Amino acid sequence: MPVEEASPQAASPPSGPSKAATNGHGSVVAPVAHKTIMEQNGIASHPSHDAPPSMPWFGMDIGGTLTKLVYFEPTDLSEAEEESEVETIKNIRKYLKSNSAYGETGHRDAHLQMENVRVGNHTGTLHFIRFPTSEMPNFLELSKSKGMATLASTICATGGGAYKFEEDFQREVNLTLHKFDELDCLIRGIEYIEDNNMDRECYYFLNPRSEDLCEKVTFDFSDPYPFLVVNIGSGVSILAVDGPDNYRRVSGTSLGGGTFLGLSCLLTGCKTFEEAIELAAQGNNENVDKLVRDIYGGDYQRFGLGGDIVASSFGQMNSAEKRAKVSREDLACATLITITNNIGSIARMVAANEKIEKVLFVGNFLRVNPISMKLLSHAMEFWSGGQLKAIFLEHEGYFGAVGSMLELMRTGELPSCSG
Ligand SMILES: Nc1ncnc2c1ncn2[C@@H]1O[C@H](COP(=O)(O)OP(=O)(O)OP(=O)(O)O)[C@@H](O)[C@H]1O
Ligand SMILES: CC(C)(CO)[C@@H](O)C(=O)NCCC(=O)O
Repeated sequence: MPVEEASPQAASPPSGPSKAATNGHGSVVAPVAHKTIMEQNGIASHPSHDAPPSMPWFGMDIGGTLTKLVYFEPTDLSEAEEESEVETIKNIRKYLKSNSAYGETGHRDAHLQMENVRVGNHTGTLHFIRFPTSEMPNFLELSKSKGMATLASTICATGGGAYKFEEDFQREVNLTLHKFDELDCLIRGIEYIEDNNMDRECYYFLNPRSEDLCEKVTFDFSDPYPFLVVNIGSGVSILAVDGPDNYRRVSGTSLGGGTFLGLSCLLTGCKTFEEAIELAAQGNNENVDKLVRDIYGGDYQRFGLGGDIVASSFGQMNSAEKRAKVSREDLACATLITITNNIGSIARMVAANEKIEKVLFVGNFLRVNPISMKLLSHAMEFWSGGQLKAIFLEHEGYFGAVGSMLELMRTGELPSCSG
């Protein structure tokens, strides 16, 4: 987000004491018995009955690649309430609503906007905004220049960046972040959005391998537990959710969306995620990968490995001749398939281990990325003999930001946590 463009920010020091937070990042294989951040701080995990904090209400998820910002616009303010609002808040609202792009790198995902939702004691609209985390210095400078620090409000933040940028927020905009654990927020956000966007949020793919027959179908998630969440951000976290406020981080992998983007930039010279996905859509991984049929001349029948299954990702690239012929599109395609298949394979093993059949895939890696969604759908179903279902959510990468905004409501006067 460039400096000249305004962006929303809430500001005011916290009124509650800061308490220590654990980070909730388990090791790849060891299950982590997880308590919610509220429980860790000895705070009951039920909504506070105190008056909600003053507006504006934001939730921010500062990830390794993207920062996600959720803004709640109340639509039920009385005349008196509207009149009493300070000018800065009115300006923020107007600015956010009248733009869908904020400079060159900030975007509002208008198609995801949710109307008539209930947050705290208000009804209103949720707006979804994202920008690259690398733009954080500009974002902070902007907030400073707009005088956001003068607002008597609070900002809840999650994601690694809530810790990493904490001092910058304090120094640049005199703003104390109220930090919440990213996986707590993720789960809370999923549950809230699913409840509030019923019949529209969850879906799966029928016939994911067929161009003609493939269909996006609504998934009924009214009886959710237990389910697995595979959060594909820069890296990947896998959580087993057994019930409300009851989950464990059971696995993870560093081969995630950041890997796809990083390798694609290296191999193809592309500059953006969108470009990498476009290239991948035009490429053919068979020019890069070694398939079972490249090794067997056909199927490996004894163990049910069809000839068109990838035997070795990038397995053809040891040949100088093949390298000379390969296109950027092929390389992007093979990178996407390699990363996706690896995540699918880990998810499948975890699901089998945990005896869970519903697998929710979320995270911005899935943005504008039907190739991966369909591949995951097929892989989960095929390799589990129809036992596992890959489920996707419309709000993909925004759940952490929503969850952090909801923590604001739960905590009332914000007893928060610090790292
Ligand atoms: N416009 C974009 N710019 C950069 N990456 C994008 C974009 N759109 C989708 N992506 C993909 O989404 C990934 C980031 O996803 P997400 O925002 O869920 O994670 P994060 O919060 O940044 O990471 P982490 O949770 O690991 O800290 C990127 O690595 C990339 O694969
Ligand atoms: C470190 C986080 C949790 C940050 O969101 C994420 O990028 C992740 O889960 N990475 C994978 C780490 C692992 O190997 O388990």
